[in-house]
Amino acid sequence: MLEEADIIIWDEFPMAPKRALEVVDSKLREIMGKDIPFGGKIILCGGDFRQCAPIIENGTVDEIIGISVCCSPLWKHFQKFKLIENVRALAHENEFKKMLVEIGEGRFGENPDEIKIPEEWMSKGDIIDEIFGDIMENYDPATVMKRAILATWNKDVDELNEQVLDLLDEETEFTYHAQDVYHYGDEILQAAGEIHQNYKTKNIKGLPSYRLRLRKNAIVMLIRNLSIEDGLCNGTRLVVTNLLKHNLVVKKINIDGSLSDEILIPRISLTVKHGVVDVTRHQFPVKLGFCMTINKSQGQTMDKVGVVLKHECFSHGQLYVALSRVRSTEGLKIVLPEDKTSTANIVYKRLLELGKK
Ligand SMILES: Nc1ncnc2c1ncn2[C@@H]1O[C@H](COP(=O)(O)OP(=O)(O)OP(=O)(O)O)[C@@H](O)[C@H]1O
Repeated sequence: MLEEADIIIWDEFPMAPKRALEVVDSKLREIMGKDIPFGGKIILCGGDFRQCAPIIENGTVDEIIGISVCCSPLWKHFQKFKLIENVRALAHENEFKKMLVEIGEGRFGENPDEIKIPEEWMSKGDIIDEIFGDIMENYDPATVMKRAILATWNKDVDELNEQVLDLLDEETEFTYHAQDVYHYGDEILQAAGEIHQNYKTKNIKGLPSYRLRLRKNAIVMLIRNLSIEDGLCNGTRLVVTNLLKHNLVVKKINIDGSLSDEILIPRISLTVKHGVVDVTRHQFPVKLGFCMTINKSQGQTMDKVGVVLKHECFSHGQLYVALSRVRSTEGLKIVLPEDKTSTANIVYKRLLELGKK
């Protein structure tokens, strides 16, 4: 397929580590049998260096900038084109558009590292009601899908998701417990984690919850690619239409807002390293998707967004991404810690400079 392709399109490019770009380069050289950049293929990359950068857990600013695609020796081969107009935000939102660019470039207001949030954007106290409250009576999945609550920490996202789930019909609730197996190398430590009781209650990074509580009409997000051809990819949001013992029945939302045919999601086994052991968990590869991290929301356009900044933005571009998901400031509500009226904005200016070169 790659050999026949005329062009390869890569979106959200600045989020990728340069290693990924270099692997693509060497693979294409090999496939095409030509020792020239990307084996001579055209690579069209899209993205905004003001948005989230690649992630290195506990990485320093230098380390994060160092793994950016713009620090790869391949970067010099790209011709840069600039998109200068924000077409997502509505025409009357000129002030908002200007503010977003200034926040993204770390030059908004007197103190660009600490953004004063306008009074009218602040949540009145119940963010879940403000974002989802009015649509719970006449529940329309397509409308719900165009809304989300964003937060910086996974823990906050999980708690908010559970609270939104509580608004759905309790009668339809079902809790799916995973089956876990713990290995040390090839040796199975024990079945179902009798000793590792604490693993069950904790969320393990990269795995679905041990205890997955769902209700009919819940919005879930896939956490693994299931079928790229069918558009069932990591990050796809789906609505749960039925909860069977061994399968979840879900539907996708089509572009016109209609629902797709029913799709059956099976449990699958996923393995990750957790401390010194490997955990293999058999569970549905989904998590609740009413709320998501800011990083996960990159690329989406929403009608209404709640941004919960009880834990402030801690990485480049997060505030810019969160605020720029909506078309209009009317659809934006922000939660700050009590007594605070401003929030942190982190911008790696050196990354922005390197991205321009
Ligand atoms: N040419 C256009 N005319 C009018 N509206 C457009 C046009 N292009 C995109 N849009 C609208 O803007 C929204 C954002 O588009 P898109 O997701 O392609 O932007 P993006 O540059 O990838 O943004 P981001 O990277 O911030 O997510 C879309 O939902 C679409 O409604």
